[in-house]
Amino acid sequence: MSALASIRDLTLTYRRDGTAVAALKNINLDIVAGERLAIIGESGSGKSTLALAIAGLLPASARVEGHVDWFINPSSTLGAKAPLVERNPQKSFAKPSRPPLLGHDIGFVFQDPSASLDPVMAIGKQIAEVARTHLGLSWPQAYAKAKALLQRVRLPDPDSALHAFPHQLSGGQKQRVAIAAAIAAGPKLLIADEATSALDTIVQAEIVALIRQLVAEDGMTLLFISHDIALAAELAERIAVFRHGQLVELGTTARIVGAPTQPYTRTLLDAHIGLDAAPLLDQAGLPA
Ligand SMILES: Nc1ncnc2c1ncn2[C@@H]1O[C@H](COP(=O)(O)OP(=O)(O)OP(=O)(O)O)[C@@H](O)[C@H]1O
Ligand code: NI
Repeated sequence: MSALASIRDLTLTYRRDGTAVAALKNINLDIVAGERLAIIGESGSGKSTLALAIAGLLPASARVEGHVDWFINPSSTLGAKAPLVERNPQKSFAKPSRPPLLGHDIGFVFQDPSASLDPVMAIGKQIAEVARTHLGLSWPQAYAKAKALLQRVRLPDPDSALHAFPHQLSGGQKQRVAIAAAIAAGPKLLIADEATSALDTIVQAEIVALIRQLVAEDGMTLLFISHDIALAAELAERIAVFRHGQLVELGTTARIVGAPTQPYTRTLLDAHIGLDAAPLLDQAGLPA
């Protein structure tokens, strides 16, 4: 197995009104190339902070200790299936590479698609611009790419959708466009931070299926952030449980769902089972 990124001793504190908020405490976590990894935990547990730290999007008020090492050499294991182990490897054998470029190496999808879409620019141009900037395409090539991406995210009538503005689309359609823009440059890592949380359950399931398909087709690594353990179990091969800025438990989805070692993980599972009796393991995305 090879790591795409190794997070080492990451501690992060926000300064706000003269007080310090500890958002992440001594996090050690490897993101395995090609895996689907979910980060779960309740509100305020530090999930988004971790995502922003990985993507290099932290606000200036954040004080960071520790580091993230990247292994994004061109010959890396894109598309290869790495075996998953329970333990976090503390040794990396490869030399760290250059830091990643947002948009180029990392695609980021936010909960609110309006956060990444420009309200006064046609969506085709927004997607084409990503392809132009990062892939060096001409405008006609970039528009052709944008149209193909709108087809891939299954937006109806991609030809006219190219000229649509975000306000003309439903929430689910906007999120499809945001995903198209996020993957336009062929990033190795796709980060989805509560990307389906604002959508109703049917649309949510459709977007989860879409993310799963795109990640498989492009051989991307997925970091799926959610407060919903059932949704995470549906999509992810491994789950990392966060609480109060700490990584409390990490393992394969089957192990986390079937035999959690931490009482907090048990609580999250019980809370879900209380709402929906369907056994989580059947949804764990594992071969039957
Ligand atoms: N820009 C910021 N300035 C100050 N404190 C912040 C900032 N962003 C987050 N925090 C604080 O850091 C902690 C972790 O927040 P974070 O947003 O990472 O949690 P989360 O798990 O993503 O929560 P949610 O599920 O609500 O999105 C919280 O206590 C939060 O209030
Ligand atoms: Ni968050």
